[in-house]
Amino acid sequence: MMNNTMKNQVGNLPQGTNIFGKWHKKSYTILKMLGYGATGYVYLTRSADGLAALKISENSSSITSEVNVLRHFSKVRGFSLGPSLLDVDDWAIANGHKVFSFYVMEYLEGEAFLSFIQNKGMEWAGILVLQLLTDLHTLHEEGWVFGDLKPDNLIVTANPPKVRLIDVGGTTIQGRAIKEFTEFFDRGYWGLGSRKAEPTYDLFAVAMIMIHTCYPKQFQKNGEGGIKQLSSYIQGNLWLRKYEKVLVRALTGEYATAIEMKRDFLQAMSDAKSYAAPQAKAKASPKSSSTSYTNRKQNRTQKNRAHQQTAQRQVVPAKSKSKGFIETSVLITIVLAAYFFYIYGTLL
Ligand SMILES: Nc1ncnc2c1ncn2[C@@H]1O[C@H](COP(=O)(O)OP(=O)(O)OP(=O)(O)O)[C@@H](O)[C@H]1O
Repeated sequence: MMNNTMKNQVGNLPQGTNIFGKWHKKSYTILKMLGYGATGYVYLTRSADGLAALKISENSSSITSEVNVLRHFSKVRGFSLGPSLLDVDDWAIANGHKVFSFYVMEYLEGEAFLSFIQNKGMEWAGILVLQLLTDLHTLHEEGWVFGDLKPDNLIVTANPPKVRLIDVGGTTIQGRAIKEFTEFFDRGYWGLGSRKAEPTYDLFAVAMIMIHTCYPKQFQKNGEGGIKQLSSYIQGNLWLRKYEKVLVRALTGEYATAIEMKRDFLQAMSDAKSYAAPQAKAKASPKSSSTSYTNRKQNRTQKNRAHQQTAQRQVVPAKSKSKGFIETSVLITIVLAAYFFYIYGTLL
C-alpha cells in the first residue's frame, strides 16, 4: 500500500498542476485523477499532443519495470492489449531536491468491464472473453504472463467495444514467480496450482473473471477451496453452466494455450445457440447469488425465446394447411384425369 509521504507528494495533485518532464521538456497539465494502486497514481492530463494518462510514483523501480513491459509490447505489431507508451520522464520539485519518475500512456477512455456487461448484457461477456483470449495468446507467445488478471484491470473501449488491459505491473516473464496477484483470481489461493508464471495461470484467471461476472459479490473459499467448490458455483448459474466444460478445464490447468480455450469457448457458444430453445425452458438455479442482474437478463432472454417458439408454433399449422391444400388439388387432378381417360376409353 501507499505510504503517507507519497500520498502527500504525488497522491492528491490538484487539477491544473503542471508536470514538467526534466529530460524531454514536455508539460502535462492534470485534469483529474483516474485512479491509484499499490505502485502509483494515474492522472488524466492534457499536453500539446492531447489527452493522455500519466502514472507517477515515488518508487522509480516500479515505474521502470512497468515501462519495460509497455516498451516491449509497443514492439509487437497489432497488439493492443495494454495502453501504448508515449513518454517516460522525471518531475523535479523543490528546486530539484525531490524527483518523481513518471510515464505517459495512451488514455483508455471506456467503461469498467463489469459495468459494461451489466449495462449491455451477458451476450457481451462471451465476446469480451473471446477478445481477451486472443490478446492473451499474443502475450503468451511473446513469453509473458499477465499475472494480475481481474476485472479491475480491464477497460472496455468503445466503437467497436474492445477489452483492453490496464496495469501491466503484474506482467511477468514466463517461468518466474508471479509478481502481483489478487486472491480471488489466483489459482494458488484456490489450491489449484502454483504461482509460476505460465499461460495456465492467466487462463485460470479468465475462468474466475467469468465466475465473478455472475457472482459480483465474490465469495470466500471453503477450507482448501478446490474445483469442487468452484464447480458448485458454476452449476448454480445458468450462463456459467453453458461453459462448464471450458471453465473446469481452465480451472484445472488443462489448457496449454489461450487458443485452445478460445476454440472450446467458441464451440460452447455455438452449442448454446443451437440448443437455445430447450434451454429457454430451463429455470435458473435459485442457488445463484447473481439472481440480481444475470438471471434477470437470462429470464428476459428466455421470455423472448419462448415468444419466438410460440410464434413458430403458430406458423406450423398454417404451413401444413397450405401443404394439405396442394396435396388435395393434386389428388383431385389425378382422379379427374383417370376418370377422363376412362370415359374417353369407353367412348372409343
Ligand atoms: N491508460 C489508462 N487509461 C485510463 N485509465 C487508466 C489508465 N491506466 C490506469 N488507469 C486508471 O487508474 C487506476 C489505477 O491504475 P493502475 O491499476 O495502473 O495502478 P496500480 O498502482 O498499478 O494499481 P494496482 O494496485 O492494481 O497494481 C486503474 O484502475 C484505472 O482506473
